[in-house]
Parts: sequence; structure tokens; C-alpha cells
Amino acid sequence: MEKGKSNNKKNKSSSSTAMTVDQFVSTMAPLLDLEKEAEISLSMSSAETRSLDSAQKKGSTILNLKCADIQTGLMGKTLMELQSNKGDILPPHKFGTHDVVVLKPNKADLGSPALGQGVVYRLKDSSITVAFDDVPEEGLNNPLRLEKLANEVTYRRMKDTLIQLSKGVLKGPASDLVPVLFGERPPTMSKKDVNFTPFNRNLDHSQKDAISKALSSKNVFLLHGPPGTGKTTTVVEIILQEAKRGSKILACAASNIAVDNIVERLVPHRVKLVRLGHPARMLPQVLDSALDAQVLRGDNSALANDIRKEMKTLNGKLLKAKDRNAKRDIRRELKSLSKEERKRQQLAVTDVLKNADVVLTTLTGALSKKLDGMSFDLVIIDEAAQALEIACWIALLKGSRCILAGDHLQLPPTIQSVEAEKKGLGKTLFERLADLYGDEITSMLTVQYRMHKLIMNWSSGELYDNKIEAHSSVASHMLYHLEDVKKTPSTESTLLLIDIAGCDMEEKKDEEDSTLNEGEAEVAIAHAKRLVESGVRASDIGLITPYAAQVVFLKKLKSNEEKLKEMEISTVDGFQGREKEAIIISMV
Ligand SMILES: Nc1ncnc2c1ncn2[C@@H]1O[C@H](COP(=O)(O)OP(=O)(O)OP(=O)(O)O)[C@@H](O)[C@H]1O
Repeated sequence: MEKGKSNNKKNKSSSSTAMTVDQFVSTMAPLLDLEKEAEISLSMSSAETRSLDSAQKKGSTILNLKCADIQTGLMGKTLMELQSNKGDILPPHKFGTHDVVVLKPNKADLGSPALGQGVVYRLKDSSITVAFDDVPEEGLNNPLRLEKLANEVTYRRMKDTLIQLSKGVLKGPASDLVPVLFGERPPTMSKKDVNFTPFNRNLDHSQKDAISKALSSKNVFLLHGPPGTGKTTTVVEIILQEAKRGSKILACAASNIAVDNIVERLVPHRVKLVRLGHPARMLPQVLDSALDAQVLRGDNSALANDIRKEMKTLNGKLLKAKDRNAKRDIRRELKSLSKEERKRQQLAVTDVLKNADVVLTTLTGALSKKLDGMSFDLVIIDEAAQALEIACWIALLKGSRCILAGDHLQLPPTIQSVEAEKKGLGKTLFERLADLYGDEITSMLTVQYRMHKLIMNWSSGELYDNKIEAHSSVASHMLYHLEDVKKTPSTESTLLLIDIAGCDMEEKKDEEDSTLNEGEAEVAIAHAKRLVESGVRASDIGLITPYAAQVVFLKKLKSNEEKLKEMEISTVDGFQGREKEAIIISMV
């Protein structure tokens, strides 16, 4: 690390980015309200949405669906698959997995009651699967519609956290951490280098350095991970080392998928962990680690079950009893059993959480009542540069030390309200701390395992001071090195630019004011076909674009191409953190 540079950075920024707790709370509270309003106006509940058709055009409603399949699974939830009554693919929409939705009769009035409320579990071009807690009982044989709800719970939770921060956190687990994160007290590191024996034998030098520094940090550490440099790999090793030291850890990320990614990589190491959250939001392979699943396996759950059986017998007796005194006695017994049952259920949850060395959840999930009163030795946040600072505080208030992993030079969190964004809602804690303390608390990973060096060189030069090197496994990797791929003009270039200027391919706007270019979309699909014809598997190709309207149009073109069925199409944001052998970008 360059010392001089770190000091520079610190001096420059302490004045420009230091912020007191009070300033933070008073700036953020109104911005959160703006953001909430913007999100509500995007959803169905908006007063501006006067008709169902306009709601469908906005993408917040999908009309005219049929129930194609119902299954039970997922810890007692009902999974319902819905398809369009009108054709093979769903109309353009803005539903995403994990969104909260309501199911209604297709033609029911805007404000009419729902048949059921659930969480989007799976999305395909032709169907959408929703997980309901209870099966909607009637109306499923008629046409249906789905409406997207604004996620008000998340805002309430963030507001609660601001209130907690504003009340002062002199007591509580984070009392020593807060002053450091607001620049009132300097961060500290243990004097001695921490040596460790890695669980992962493949760690590179920059990963090992970062881990050692993370383990010696006493209050805050930033793990800066440029694309493909093994940030999550490093986070997993830090968690394992900390668990080995006896720390109780809360590990979070902004998105469910990022949390599951960590769970998946921890499970083989048999560390005692629990994943908190709605099972419909988890990857199938981590469900075994879910709190719900572990609670069901616990002794107290078995006891609660026995009590429920006993109550059932007693209820039967109560129905048959004639004598008033006997009835009174049974009722009394039922009441005490019911209390005992509730207690056992709560204990079952507490047992699992107390027993775990690592608790994993999304940032907003960390405000779950189940974690009330619990404190952690360490809070680790992955994807921290994509999370709102307020969301980070939900987790941070539960711990005395924190490690944030991310890359503030990649995409920031998505913000709906232009005004809130301008006024600073999107400035992340990661960025603020990087400005405030710089190299003093940061390690950057410098070996990347994703890209050919020619692709990497641009970002390394522009953003990372030319410090990134490509690992030998990828440095010269070409598409035609893949099994069964032929050397053709499409597979022998590392980076291919196709200029469509002057080709009569004009941009246009869709009803939502999103931009698309149909001609360019055809060029992109044609290139994907050439790659597949050269032997590249469609599932190894990702087609990304900055505009939602272009995604919709590309998907429409793809639906006519059998060979491209397994190719993923997504917005750029939606793809961040993923990897494919070949990426086609439609810039529009
Ligand atoms: N030391 C290593 N040796 C070999 N492969 C590695 C090493 N570290 C990471 N990788 C590989 O590099 C890829 C990216 O790793 P990981 O998912 O941890 O990166 P990341 O930095 O979190 O990614 P993103 O850029 O999406 O944030 C993975 O395929 C991983 O297995």
C-alpha cells in the first residue's frame, strides 16, 4: 500500500465526508420518504394508476393469467405457477423474484380484496411462480391478475433504524463502533500481524494479506474487491477464521442471492450456521440451513408438537363433557397448554439462533424480531457498496466490529427517486469510509479470475491504478479454448465491437419512456446465433443491456430462436456479480 496516498486521501476527505450521526439522520429521513413515494408510485397501489391497462403498461400488474399448477413444498408453502391466457410469453413486466405480490380476479376493481398474498418464487419468460402461505381457495378457475406491492416493510425497518440511531447508541453492542464510523474516533488495528492457517488452500497473496488485515482490525475493515477478484471467496475465509476464533458472526448482504452464495460456500465446512428469511427467497440448495427447517428439527419443536396433540385430545373431551366443573378444568388446562406451546415454539427459534456461530440474513432481514436482544462479535456485510447506508445500519447496530466487502467503483445501489439520489441517498457507507480512512482500513484484492487480460486492462487502468493482474487460468483464455468450440471469426476475438451507426437502425422510446433499438437487438441476437453455431453453449452466453425496453424486445426475438433458449438476457444491473463465458452488450 502507498502510505503517502493513504494519508492524502484521509486528509482530503475527513473534511468533505465526515458527518455526525445527527447530520446523517436528519439528511436521510426525508430522502427515505422520497424514495418510498417513488417506489409506491411505481407499484400498483399508486393513485395515478387509474386503469388496469395502464397498470399493465407500467409493468406493475400482469393481467389475464391462469393457474397452471399448484404444489405444496418449501416448508408448508403453496407454490402456484401462473401462465398467460393469451400466449406463450408473459407480457413485459417489472416483477422480480422475491417481490411481494397479490393475486386477484382478473377484472376485479382496483381496490378489491386479494385472493392471496405471496412472494415471487420463480420467473420464466412464460410463467411466474408465487409462494403463498395459504392456498387461495376460490376463484382459481377464472382469469387472474397479479399486482406488485410496494415494499413498505423495508422502509419502516429503515426508518426504525434511523430512530434508533438518533436516540443515541451509547449503550448496546455498537456503542464503540458508531463513533469510529462517523469519524469521531480513529479506527484501530491490533499491533501484531495475525497469522492463520487457511481453510482454502488456493488463496492468493492479496487475499491472504486482506484476511490477515481483516482479522487484526478492531472495529472496521474494508475489503475492496474489483470484479472477479474473489471477494466472496475471501469473505467466506474470514468467516471461517473468525468462527474458529470463537466469534459470533452476523453475515449479511443486500440481496438474498448474495447471502445464499455465502451460505452455500460455508456449508461444506460444517460451521454452525443458520440462514434467516423467507424460504421462498432462498436458493433450494440452502433450504436445509434455513431457520424454519432447523426449528422443525429441534427438541422444543417436538415438544410443541406433542403439546398440540394433547390439546387436540382435550378439545375432543371438551366437546363431550357435560359437567360444568369438568369443562372449566379442561379449559384451564387448554389455556396453560397453549401458553406452554407458544413458549416452546419461541424457545425452538432461540435455541437455533443461540447455537449458531454464524447467522446469515439480508440487511433488511436483520431487523427481524427474532434477533432482538442478540449481539454479535462481528458483523460482515458483503456487497456493501450496493447497499444503502441506512440498510447497513440495521445490521451494524447489533455488533461491536464490522467488515464491509464491496467495490464502490462498480454500480451503486439502485435508487428510484431522482431527487433522493441527487441529495445523497445513494452514497454508500463503503464509499464514505473509503473516503474517510482510505488505505488505513482497506485492502484491495488484485488478482482476477474472470476475464482475459485484454478485457481487464481497461478497467484496471481506468479505475484501479493498473494494479489488477489476470490469473494465469484466465489471462489468455479464448472462447475457442472451450470444449467443442470451433475457431471462427466470432470466437477468435477477445473483444468485438459492432458499429451500427449509419445503418438505419434508429432508437425509439416505449410507453414507459425506456429506450430501445430494434435493429441493434437483431444484430445482437444474430451474433449470439453465430456463437452458438461455432459451438458455444447458449447457457454460456449472457446478453445484457442498460434499458428495460431493450430487454423486453431482445426476449421477444429470443423466443423465436430455439437454439438460444438457454441464453440469459438481463439488464446490466441485474447481471452484476454474475459470470458467463461470453457477454454481449447491447448499448442502445
Ligand atoms: N484464490 C483463488 N484461486 C482460484 N480461483 C479463485 C480464487 N479466488 C476466487 N476464485 C474464483 O474466482 C471467481 C470469482 O470469485 P468470487 O465469487 O469470490 O468473486 P467476487 O469478487 O465476489 O465476484 P464479484 O466480482 O462478482 O463480486 C470464482 O469462480 C472463484 O472460484
